[in-house]
Amino acid sequence: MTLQAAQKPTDSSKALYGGKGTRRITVHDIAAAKERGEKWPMLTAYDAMTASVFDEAGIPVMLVGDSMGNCHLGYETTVPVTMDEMTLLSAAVVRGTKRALIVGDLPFGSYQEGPVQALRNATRLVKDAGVGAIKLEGGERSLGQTELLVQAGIPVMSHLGLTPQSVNTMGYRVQGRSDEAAHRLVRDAKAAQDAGAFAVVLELVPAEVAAEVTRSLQIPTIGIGAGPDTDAQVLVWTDMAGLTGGKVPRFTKQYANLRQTLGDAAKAFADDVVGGAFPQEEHTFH
Ligand SMILES: Nc1nc(=O)c2c([nH]1)NC[C@@H]1CN(c3ccc(C(=O)N[C@@H](CCC(=O)O)C(=O)O)cc3)CN21
Ligand SMILES: CC(C)C(=O)C(=O)O
Ligand SMILES: [Mg+2]
Repeated sequence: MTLQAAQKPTDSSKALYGGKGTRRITVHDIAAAKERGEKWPMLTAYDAMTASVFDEAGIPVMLVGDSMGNCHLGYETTVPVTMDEMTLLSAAVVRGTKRALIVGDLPFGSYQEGPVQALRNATRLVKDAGVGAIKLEGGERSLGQTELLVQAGIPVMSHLGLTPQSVNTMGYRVQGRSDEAAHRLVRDAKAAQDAGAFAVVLELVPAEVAAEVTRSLQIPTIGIGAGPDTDAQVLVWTDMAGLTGGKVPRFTKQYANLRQTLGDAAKAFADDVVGGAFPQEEHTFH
C-alpha cells in the first residue's frame, strides 16, 4: 500500500464485502480495493443456486473453478474438465448472481497450445457464459496467453504456486520452498502483472513467500494455503462448507458441516417415507 492510500479515509460504502454497491463488480473495483488496502473473500461456485446464496451473502468474487472436476463432476482431479462443462456451469453461476464478479477457470488443454487457443476458449466463456474474467495457470509459461487475452479485452487472473493442472509433473506439494523457487515465484508474479493480469492466485506457498510476492506487486494477490498476508483469500466452497467427502487440504477451514446436515435431512425424509409420516394432509391435494 502506498503512503497516500494508507492516509486516505476509507469509504466503507464502496467496500467489496459489506459495501452498498448493487451493480456487478468489475476488475476496476478490485484495483480500487487494493488501493484502499481492503482484504476480500472469494469462493468457488459451480451452480446457480449455491452462487445465489453466496451473492446474497455479499461474496464479491466467485471462481467457477476447474475444481468442479473433483468437487462437482466426480472426476479424481481437475485434469479431465472440458470447455463444454466449464461453459455450462459458468453460465449457471452467472445466471444465479447479480453482483459478484464471476471468473471462469480455463481448464487443462484449453490454453496450453498457445495464445490463439487461449483467446478462442476465453472468448467462449465471455460470450456464451457471460463471465467477467478468466483465470489460467502459470506465470512466464502463460505470458503470451495473458497478453493476447488482455489485449482482446478479457481480464485475466493468474494462478501460481501449486497449479493442479500440472499434478502429473508437480504432485500436490508446497511450492516455492527453496530460495530459487521463491525467486521464480516472484518473477512469475511480476511477469503476470506486466502481461496485464489484474490479480494473482498463490496456491500452497510458504506465507513468507506469499507476503513477499504481495509486497512486490501492484495488483492483488489471492491466497489459498498461502498464509495471512495476501490481499484476498479463496477457498473451494465445498471444503469451506464441510460438504467435500474424504480428505481436504490442511489449509481449509470448515465453517459448516453440510455433509452431516444434508445426510441427516435425507435420512429424516427416508424414515418418514418408510414409516408413513410423509406426506401428511398439508402436502396432499384432493
Ligand atoms: N476439494 C478441493 N479443494 C481444493 O483446495 C482443491 C481441489 N479440491 N482441487 C483442485 C485443487 C487441488 N488442491 C490441492 C490438492 C491437494 C493438496 C494437498 O494434499 N496438500 C497437502 C500438503 C502437501 C504438502 O505439505 O506439501 C495437505 O495436507 O494439505 C493441496 C491442494 C487445491 N484445489
Ligand atoms: C483453488 C482455486 C484457486 C482453483 O483454481 C479452483 O478451484 O479450481
Ligand atoms: Mg483451478
